Amino acid sequence: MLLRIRIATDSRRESESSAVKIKDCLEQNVGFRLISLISLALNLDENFFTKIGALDSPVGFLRLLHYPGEIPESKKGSYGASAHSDYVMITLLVTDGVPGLQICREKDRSPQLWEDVHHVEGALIVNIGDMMERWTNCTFRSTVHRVVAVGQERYSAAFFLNPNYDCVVECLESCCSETSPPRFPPIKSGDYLMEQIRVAYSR
Ligand SMILES: O=C(O)CCC(=O)C(=O)O
Ligand SMILES: [Fe+2]
Repeated sequence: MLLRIRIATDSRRESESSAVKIKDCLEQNVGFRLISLISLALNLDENFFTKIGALDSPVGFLRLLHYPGEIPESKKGSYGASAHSDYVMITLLVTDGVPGLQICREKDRSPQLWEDVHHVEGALIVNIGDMMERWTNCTFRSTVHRVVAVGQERYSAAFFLNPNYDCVVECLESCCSETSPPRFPPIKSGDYLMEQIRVAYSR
């Protein structure tokens, strides 16, 4: 199981440093190791997702982000990234330590409560994605997050890990019962991603 990435960086050191940190993580198979831990937490074999073939040809996307520090008066109060959850299995996120990232623990609650994600030097931020939420029938909820503008330039790098496009994401047996039936129909990972991207770009 090998994931190859080549990082095309721009000339900005901060951006490069976040990207290099993510690359180090990937070289140490951090994403797959986290998925093994999630499997164990679900009382599954630690290689469950490998054994079902979900990671035969995993699909990764790397997003390098730059949030400008200066915000025009007309855009004050606007977000660097509006509230969303990632479509994926899991996301690995490295930031340059500038604040702005917030999470909402209880996404179904109204009004939503937002908490700052404090920077921990050397630590990686891991988001559970929507596909993992579907697989686990909401045992693992996907993390709703946003980035608010804090008037400081900010760099981050996000690596999105997905199963093979032809992998069927369906409720795990251990995550449903008569009283808790599957909440989502089975769907191929590639179809799910394409649909989410289509919806996002048609807004
Ligand atoms: O920049 C960040 O800290 C978060 C980025 C993010 O949520 C995303 O790219 O999906
Ligand atoms: Fe995100």
